[in-house]
Amino acid sequence: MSSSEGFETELDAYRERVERPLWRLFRAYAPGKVGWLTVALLTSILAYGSLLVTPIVLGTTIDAVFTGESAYALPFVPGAWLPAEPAMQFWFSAAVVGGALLGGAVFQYVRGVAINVFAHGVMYEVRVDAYEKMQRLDMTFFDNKETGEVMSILNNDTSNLETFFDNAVGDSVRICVIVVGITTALLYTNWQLALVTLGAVPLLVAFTWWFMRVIEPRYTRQRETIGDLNTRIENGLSGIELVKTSSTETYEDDRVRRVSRDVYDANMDVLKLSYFYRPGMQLITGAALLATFVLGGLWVFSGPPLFFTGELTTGQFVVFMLLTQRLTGPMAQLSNIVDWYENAKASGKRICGLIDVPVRIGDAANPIALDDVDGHVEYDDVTFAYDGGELGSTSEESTREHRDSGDGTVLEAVDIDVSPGETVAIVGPTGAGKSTVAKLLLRLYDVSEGALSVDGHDVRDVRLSDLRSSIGYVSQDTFLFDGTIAENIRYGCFDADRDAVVAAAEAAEAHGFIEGLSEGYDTRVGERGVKLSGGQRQRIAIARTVLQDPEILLLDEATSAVDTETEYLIQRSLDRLAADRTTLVIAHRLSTVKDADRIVVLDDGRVAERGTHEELLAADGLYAKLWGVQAGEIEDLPETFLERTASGTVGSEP
Ligand SMILES: Nc1ncnc2c1ncn2[C@@H]1O[C@H](COP(=O)(O)OP(=O)(O)OP(=O)(O)O)[C@@H](O)[C@H]1O
Repeated sequence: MSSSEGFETELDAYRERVERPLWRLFRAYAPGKVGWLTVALLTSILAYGSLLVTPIVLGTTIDAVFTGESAYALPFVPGAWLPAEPAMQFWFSAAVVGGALLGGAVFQYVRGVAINVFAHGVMYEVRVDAYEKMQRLDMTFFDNKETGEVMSILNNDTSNLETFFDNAVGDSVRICVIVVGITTALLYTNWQLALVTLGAVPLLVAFTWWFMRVIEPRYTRQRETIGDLNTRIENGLSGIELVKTSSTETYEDDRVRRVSRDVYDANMDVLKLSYFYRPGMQLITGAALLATFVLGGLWVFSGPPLFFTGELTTGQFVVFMLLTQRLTGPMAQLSNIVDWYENAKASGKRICGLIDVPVRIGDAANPIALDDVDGHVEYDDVTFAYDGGELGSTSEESTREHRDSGDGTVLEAVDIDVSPGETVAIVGPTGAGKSTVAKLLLRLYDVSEGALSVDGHDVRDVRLSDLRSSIGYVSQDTFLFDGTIAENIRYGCFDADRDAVVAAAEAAEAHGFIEGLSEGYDTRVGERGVKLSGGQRQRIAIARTVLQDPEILLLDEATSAVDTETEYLIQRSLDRLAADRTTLVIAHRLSTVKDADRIVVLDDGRVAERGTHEELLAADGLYAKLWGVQAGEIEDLPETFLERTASGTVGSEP
């Protein structure tokens, strides 16, 4: 999909629709871990509450023990428990402070464990779910090359979420406890001076609110540029061979430099504002501290200043200064919380956006199980366009539009009926739609119009896993995972034992070369199987299919990557494999399919001819011409035909 409703990709479109992402993720993933969160919150309250004990006890002790300005009294401690002797009062205070410090440390430890179990647990589930979701998205999503973007969501964005739940939740509790505790203590100690100190709080909140509003779009942009960078790097790595053979390193350097520059600019945009915010917060809190110091100092020194009334003792003044300092530190950290929050919100949007992309190809409500497959495959008047599932329009609507405009339709009214056990070849010029025919049978895409059935069941009604496991697919692009040869043959049939793997390799004419490798079946094939030749990879893929033992065989240019001798070997193994199964063979080289039961010739998305090799030669149509060119009997195809192939779309009549 090139564009949908003005958004660059489908992922962008769904991301923009996400509302309150963090709340949504919290509701989806936190309930199972609410116990840990509760422990974390309670121990946070206790841990940070214990920090207030020292200044309050210190102020009381100064007034009662050192200056004698007031009686010895501690909040929440019954008077009967308190000693009467100043020396004992001093030691009692020391014990309370020591107990508070020790208790604080224990609560901090429990808090750390609980909040981390919660945050990492949420991150783990979000990541796994997002990955599971991503795997089930249909091929249209991946055709748009969103891999780097998805990588960035699964790695960076889930980490941001973890940081938020870990640090921000803990720090928010700390700030709440400290602000509420200190506010109460200050108002209790001297409400008039408390109003001066606390005057900073609404200013800090207002400043922070403004900051949140202006920084949010910058964070979104920052995350987007990181996704773009990942995509670019991922593309460069996958295409490294092409880059080297085309000597385009400098060109690729420039492309990465450009997106890196975007990341740099987006980071700077965020940082410039953050750097402005932090000193701003410190200035406001500093002003409150200074005002408290000047007014409180004057008050102790020469009685109540300005319109203040009453008494302020030295101990109370010390309590004020200590508490005000403890208030200003955490308040200045509101910025971190805002940072984490904004970051997590942008990441949450991206995660939810991925989760919201609809899985268009999946099981119907009550899917039909394919237990005993006969292998009757029927394409009934099948029409297909790749962008038939555009966002915001039903596939039927958009296909009709495409058909009307003659634009994008790759197959039109294709009828192919393959009886159980029959081998049908699909041939035709490049871009005619042969591979598309194969992909529709596997339901990598759904037909736009018409129907495709296996054993009389529409493939859309059949359980997807049953459908796909009944089809053995060997494609022109053989993919191997980084692992051993045995693991790659066993992929999908994980319970197969070594004998079965060897038997499959023998049937695929691969055993000989595997035995010749240094570690035989335990040889690692490298990423994507780069350590093997094209023909070897192809034979591993065939061995995998032999092991799968499917009822239907789908061979898409299975011998494309090999020389004549290997082709002969592969052909021999494929013939054995195809002998008693329904087989659809897609081939360029007509010599490989001339013995097929029937040959269907596709031209420009339509069935041009069908019949046996001999019948088609006798008809002297497109097949006969293609055969003539490949057999070296005629020089070239007719010009009209070449023009049509070059245009690559249905609808341009010859
Ligand atoms: N994922 C895709 N998204 C959009 N268009 C596609 C996609 N894959 C193929 N097409 C288009 O569909 C048409 C048919 O492609 P297809 O691969 O089925 O042809 P083919 O006959 O198998 O060609 P070849 O013999 O070259 O492999 C082409 O015009 C191609 O550009």
